[in-house]
Amino acid sequence: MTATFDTDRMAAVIYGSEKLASRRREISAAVSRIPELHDSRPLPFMDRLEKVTEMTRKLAALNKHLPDIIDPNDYEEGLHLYHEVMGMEGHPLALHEVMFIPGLIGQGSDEQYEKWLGRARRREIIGCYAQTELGHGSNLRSLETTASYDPSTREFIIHTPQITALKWWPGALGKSSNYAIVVANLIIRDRNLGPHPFMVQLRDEETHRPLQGITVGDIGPKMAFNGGDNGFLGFDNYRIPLGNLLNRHARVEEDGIYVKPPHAKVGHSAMIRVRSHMATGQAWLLAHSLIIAVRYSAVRRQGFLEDKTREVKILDYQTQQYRLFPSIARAYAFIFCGFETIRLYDQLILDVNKHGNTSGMADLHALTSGLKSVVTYQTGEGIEQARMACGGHGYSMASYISEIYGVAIGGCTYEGENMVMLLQLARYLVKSVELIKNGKSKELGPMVAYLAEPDTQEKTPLELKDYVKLFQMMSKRQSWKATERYLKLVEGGVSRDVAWNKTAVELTRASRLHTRLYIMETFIRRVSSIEDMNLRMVLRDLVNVHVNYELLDCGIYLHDVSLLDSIKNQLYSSLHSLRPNALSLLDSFQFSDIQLRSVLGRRDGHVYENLFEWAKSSPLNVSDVLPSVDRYLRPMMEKAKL
Ligand SMILES: CCCCCCCCCCCCCCCCCCCCCCCC(=O)SCCNC(=O)CCNC(=O)[C@H](O)C(C)(C)COP(=O)(O)OP(=O)(O)OC[C@H]1O[C@@H](n2cnc3c(N)ncnc32)[C@H](O)[C@@H]1OP(=O)(O)O
Ligand SMILES: Cc1cc2nc3c(=O)[nH]c(=O)nc-3n(C[C@H](O)[C@H](O)[C@H](O)COP(=O)(O)OP(=O)(O)OC[C@H]3O[C@@H](n4cnc5c(N)ncnc54)[C@H](O)[C@@H]3O)c2cc1C
Repeated sequence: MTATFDTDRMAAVIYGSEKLASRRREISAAVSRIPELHDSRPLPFMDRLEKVTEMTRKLAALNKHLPDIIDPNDYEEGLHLYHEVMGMEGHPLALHEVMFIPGLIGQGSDEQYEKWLGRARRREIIGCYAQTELGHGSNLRSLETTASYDPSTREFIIHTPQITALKWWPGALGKSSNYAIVVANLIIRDRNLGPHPFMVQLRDEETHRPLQGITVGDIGPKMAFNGGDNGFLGFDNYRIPLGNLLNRHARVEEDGIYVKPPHAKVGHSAMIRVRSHMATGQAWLLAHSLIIAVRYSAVRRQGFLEDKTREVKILDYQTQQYRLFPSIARAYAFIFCGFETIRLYDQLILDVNKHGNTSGMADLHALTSGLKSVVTYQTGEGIEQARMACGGHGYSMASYISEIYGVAIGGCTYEGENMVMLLQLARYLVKSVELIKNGKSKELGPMVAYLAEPDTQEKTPLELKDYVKLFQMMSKRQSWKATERYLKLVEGGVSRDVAWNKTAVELTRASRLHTRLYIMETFIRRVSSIEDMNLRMVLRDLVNVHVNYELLDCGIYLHDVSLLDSIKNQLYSSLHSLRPNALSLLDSFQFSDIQLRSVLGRRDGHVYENLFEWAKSSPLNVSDVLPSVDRYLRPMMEKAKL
């Protein structure tokens, strides 16, 4: 089946501009011509140490070739180049670029930029972001690492009071980084002023050995990211100069006077940044798994439909389409939301750093908390469906889908455990409902204004705005229901914290609905703004899949469930309409074979030949008889014969 649109043009929509889309193609082509930048053999055949070594080798090679391939100041180009060469299994610079440099930019003063930013950008030093501890990750107020100010030497003493206070999990901490932004409780004259970010040198710049007072190492293998070295870190009364408190927002004077920041949570900017970027990052992972599954489904033939002389492509089964197409729609929807949250973050950081204006923080915190949770969860669901859609071959590492899954679902945990973050958004929703109850609807932000709308009759949706209305109604009802349940408990004398906990499941439901509504609205808005009518029509088909699927999936929140039958029919017909364009919608992401690392999902479609070649290259096939057979299996069989 041929697609009705041009994938290069769609790539420009996905990546935000024709220039970037075409630069991505050029960068992929450049990488394909430099063997030093390719995996030296398939990553699934490597053990952990080989993977870490391979990633480090490629990173050094990349550093060498980078200025010939991209503009070193262009982050988007850099990101693509990294993804192409380094893949997704982790590497020594992963956190350096993602949190260390942005953390320094967000929290450091101009003098601190002078001291460290240039060095970090030139990679004279490598850094990470060390916040989570063995005993606490979610509840930052219970972090135990201390940074006590000693005015006599104008130093902070960083200390790990007990085992639970060891930093645990930071990416690239274990073996690669020689610096870290360490989040520790600032203590001045025995007063705990809460977590603050400090620049800390961990290793000698010449020998790379840990400095005295520092204990650092790797935390061992993980579900994924095994090319990376997530680490542990402890401090034994380790001294750093006063100037190492990142002090753009909060300051300590030499005599120990504390100058507090303009907003208590302004120190969380590195986290907000990653959360703002997660929707696009996860969309990209989802699209990876989907292109593998859809390409394979367009090659694999199994069973018969009308034509009894030739087996059918499995992509023609309605169940296969139902399994895959709603996730294609979500991948696009996440990309478009992601653009919006990145833009909002960039604006916020400008407002905070240039004008000291923190008024946008609460809104962005609520929005990104919900979005990272919903997007990572649905991405995990979508990738797992993609795996199953490939039958047995999906279970093989040759598909690479299990690796993509492991990487993606890390996002359900890092940057705030999903339930915890849904509950952060719920605080915002409850406050909004309380405003309405107190007659202050005018104070509501635009994203929650619908919470004040009156209920109307549920009608079969015909136009997109009808879907949005229905979704708003469901979301509003759930936010009100959860708030009223919570308030009733409080009014009945239950403490606020306990009442909150007794309402928590309902609250997370409200947050999910609110976020799904936001995703739907952003998707519709973006597609409606596309000028190329041809592309807009295709994306309109995708939106149809999305709105019908989302509504059905949330059908339990409707009062009149009889609507669901007509929505089901519209969904089935929209799946059918999407079939001719499904593969090209994914080809439009323009992932190269190098980047995909999937034998099953290669562009050439020679699935069976490629699988056979891959299996033959397994280290187990180097000899016909393994030493373990000689040693254990043959003696066991021989013994049984006696
Ligand atoms: C040369 C060219 C090169 C180009 C570069 C190329 C780039 C190459 C890049 C390479 C790419 C490599 C890709 C690799 C991909 C790897 C990805 C992996 C990344 C993994 C990163 C993971 C890092 C981490 O996980 S870091 C640790 C994260 N930790 C958390 O998220 C902890 C979660 N907990 C919290 O955030 C908080 O504790 C929270 C929010 C739960 C509660 O906060 P807190 O306890 O402080 O607040 P409360 O006192 O409960 O609440 C008071 C009040 O404040 C509100 N609030 C809380 N936080 C915020 C906030 N941030 N902003 C605004 N308001 C906030 C809260 O809601 C309360 O409000 P109320 O009004 O009172 O309700
Ligand atoms: C791949 C990966 C990379 C990471 N990289 C970094 C890094 O670079 N730097 C860094 O500092 N950290 C990093 N982390 C750590 C990560 O940020 C934390 O693991 C994460 O914030 C979750 O915290 P936790 O482990 O304390 O989970 P916990 O909070 O212990 O969660 C366990 C369970 O308790 C529940 N729970 C906890 N609190 C509440 C509550 N208040 N209400 C309801 N339920 C609750 C959670 O929902 C969850 O079900 C990384 C983690 C991973 C997996």
